[in-house]
Amino acid sequence: MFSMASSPRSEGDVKEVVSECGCSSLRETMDHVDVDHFSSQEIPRLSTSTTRTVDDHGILRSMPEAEPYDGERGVDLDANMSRNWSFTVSGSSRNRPAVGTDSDADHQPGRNSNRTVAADGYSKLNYDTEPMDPTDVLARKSISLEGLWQAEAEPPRSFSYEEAPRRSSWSVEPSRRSSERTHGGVEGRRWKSRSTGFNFLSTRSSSETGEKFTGLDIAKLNVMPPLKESAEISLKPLTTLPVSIKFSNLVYQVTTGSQRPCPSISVDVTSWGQKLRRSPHEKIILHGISGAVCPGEMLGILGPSGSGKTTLVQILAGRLSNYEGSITHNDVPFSKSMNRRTALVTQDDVLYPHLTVKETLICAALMRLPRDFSRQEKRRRALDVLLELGLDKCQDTPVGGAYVRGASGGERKRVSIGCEILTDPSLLLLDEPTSGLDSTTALNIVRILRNLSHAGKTIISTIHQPSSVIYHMFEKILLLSDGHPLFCGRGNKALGYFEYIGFHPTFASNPADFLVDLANGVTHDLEDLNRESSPFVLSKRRAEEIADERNHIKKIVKDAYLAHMLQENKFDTGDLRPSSAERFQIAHDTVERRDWSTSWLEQFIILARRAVKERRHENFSVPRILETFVVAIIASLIWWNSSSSVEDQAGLLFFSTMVWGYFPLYSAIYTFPLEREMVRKERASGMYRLSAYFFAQSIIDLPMELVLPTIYTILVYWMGGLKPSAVAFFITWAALLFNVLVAQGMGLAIGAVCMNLKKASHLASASMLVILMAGGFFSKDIFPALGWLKYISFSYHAFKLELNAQFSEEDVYPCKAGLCHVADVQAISTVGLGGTLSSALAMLGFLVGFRLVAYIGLRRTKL
Ligand SMILES: Nc1ncnc2c1ncn2[C@@H]1O[C@H](COP(=O)(O)OP(=O)(O)OP(=O)(O)O)[C@@H](O)[C@H]1O
Repeated sequence: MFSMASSPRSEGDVKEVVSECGCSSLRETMDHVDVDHFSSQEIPRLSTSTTRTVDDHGILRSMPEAEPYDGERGVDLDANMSRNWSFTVSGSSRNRPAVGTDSDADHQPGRNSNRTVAADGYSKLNYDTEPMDPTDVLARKSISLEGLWQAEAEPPRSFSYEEAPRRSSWSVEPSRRSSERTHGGVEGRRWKSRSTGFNFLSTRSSSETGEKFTGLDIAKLNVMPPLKESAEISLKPLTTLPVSIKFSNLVYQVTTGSQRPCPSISVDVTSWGQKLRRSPHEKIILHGISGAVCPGEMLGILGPSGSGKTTLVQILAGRLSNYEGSITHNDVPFSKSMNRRTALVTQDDVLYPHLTVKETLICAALMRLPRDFSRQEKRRRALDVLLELGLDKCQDTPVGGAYVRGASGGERKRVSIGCEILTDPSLLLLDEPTSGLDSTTALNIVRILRNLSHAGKTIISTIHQPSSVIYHMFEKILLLSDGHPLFCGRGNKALGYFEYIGFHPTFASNPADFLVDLANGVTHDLEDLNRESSPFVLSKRRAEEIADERNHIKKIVKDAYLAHMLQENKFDTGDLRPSSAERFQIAHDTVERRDWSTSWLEQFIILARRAVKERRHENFSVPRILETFVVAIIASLIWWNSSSSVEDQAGLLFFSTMVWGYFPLYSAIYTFPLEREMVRKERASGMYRLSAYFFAQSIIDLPMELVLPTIYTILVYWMGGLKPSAVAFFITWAALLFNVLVAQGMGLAIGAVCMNLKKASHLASASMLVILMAGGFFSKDIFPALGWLKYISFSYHAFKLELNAQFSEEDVYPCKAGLCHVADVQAISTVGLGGTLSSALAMLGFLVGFRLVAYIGLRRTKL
């Protein structure tokens, strides 16, 4: 049935796996500045001439690594030093760089110093760090350090380090003139690449040749042009607050509604020490999920379809609230203020399809970056992220979507990630970021995520069918099956754990495939697989047997996890030890940070501009303009020179009211339902106020909505032979525009209340028919009980305003009886002449009322 491991691992190994699901090394991570961790991701690039390279490990570098000095390409650093270069250093305000030298000889584990070896074989030196007093950092909001900086065989240089809330800078005093040195027979020389960074030809030790030279690798410094000569604006770097997330015993249940509640039947479900009383109409989706992720780590959530991955991510992102269990960030209970530091990339790319990649990122940057960033700095940050994600080649391509051709799936996914990382969130959650992508594109996306995690972010991602390469890029894996956890720990120890509890693949296979199959109750046992892949149709009995076997396997794995993991109670007593600064900062956020990144007016302007860009194709589309011209010309020909017939003139006026009721109504009902998901996502991340969005949406369509009826009026009025008077023309035109605005308001209201296109269009058709029937043109004797209907028909009031512009109560026209009063014509008598002011006021009431309903409808919708 399933294979039992021949040599089970020791229990000690399993406990080790358990503890690794916590963050035992968090303290170390936080106090220890690793040069690699502060790679290009953490700080915006400072120059447009930024060069990006990807190393053999797929790590994005801001500059070529340890490239030898080349007289033609490089710039002599010493010569430039004297010109007062200024540097921006990536790093956390909590740390300060070491003073002194570091070398192979100096490197001792006890010195709180690390050494990593880069792909090119050069050593990277990680400086010792000493944590600053956290409360001091937060209280003063700036740090200034001074000290000496010395490389081997170099004279000491004085340095000063300043940390403003959003800006870090180093300045290094000019050193001695010599820029070359010989050490161990090999020349080392400081150099600056043509890209933004500069590097120091660094240490290489060779036991064969006895060569050894050491130096400082300061690749993490990004060089700005000399300030006086630079016309460029420096970006304010954002700093990531390291956030460790810990969740324990998360239980989530929904009421399906398919079955009626039946209080007499109840099932006791004991899960993870919690007793839940469940009636049949309730469905438990997550059964006590626990885990922890530290800054700099990536947790991959694996599991079959329907195992609860999306639900878990939504809960961790704060999008679902009615769960049981606890979630803490840096040991501080989950609070809404963490939203500011949390970003969620949803499975579907919720983006505006007609905006280009660049426009999308710039709009997001303008609205999401803090107030102390200037507009230009925000744009630069967007462009920087664009470069960072390798989107520069498609920056002018429309994002695209289901019905609009545009960027590829991988590019679109990177745009979604870009919109979220603009603000440098501490916690980034992604729901299946690689689904539907080819393996290379998927790998690139995960590489980007890994770079982000190396920059200090905490990353949690559900992942569907990862390749083995992708699987190994995740530090931690959480395996789910039917909402139950089956494993949580280091990815490279998962197979060992399952071997320990009796399951191991009998042939070489992708560990992710093995885990997901196991979560489905399928073992990678060749004998079992061959038996199940019989070409014959399985009998019902055999199918039931197989289902039972699978459930049995799932139960064994579930119980094993429960026994081995939770009995240790590691999640509650895990070694999460965030510094007091991080705890303080999160707690501090909860009381103070509820403001918006931009003012209401800025939000309105940005949203209006974005809406104009998004709808430019639609609003200025040829069919729409053609439609207006065709209707106007046909109406003009049908009512050609209708001045001889009062009935015809009234007919033309009512027809115009009808046409310019339908057109704006139907174009407005789409406005809110079509953007619902975008708005929901953007509002969830606190981008803007709903009122700013509402006003922007209501107003941007106006120019086109008003231009087209104006063209129509000009054509029809004169060709149709209406009253040849400028005053009458302008009043008729104004009444028609009034009618358009009211109809548009009604469309917005219907769309906002229904938030469903089908329902909205049915409601709009029915309402418009009633409004037209009550408009007074078609029937003289309305059923008395329905007489009031005309007063709530905006067509009635608009028609009345137009009639009053054309005729007065004294007007007569030639008829069989000689001269007849215009007011007695049937089409006019129903509505009547006079009462202009009351109709104008009624229209004003409709104008405001419908928009108010639309706004309330929008507010009531869960956006
Ligand atoms: N509101 C709901 N009402 C009823 N069932 C729900 C609800 N939300 C989720 N579910 C069920 O919960 C289970 C988990 O759903 P979830 O979307 O989290 O799974 P998933 O692992 O992300 O699946 P996939 O990989 O296919 O996206 C599914 O069986 C789903 O049908």
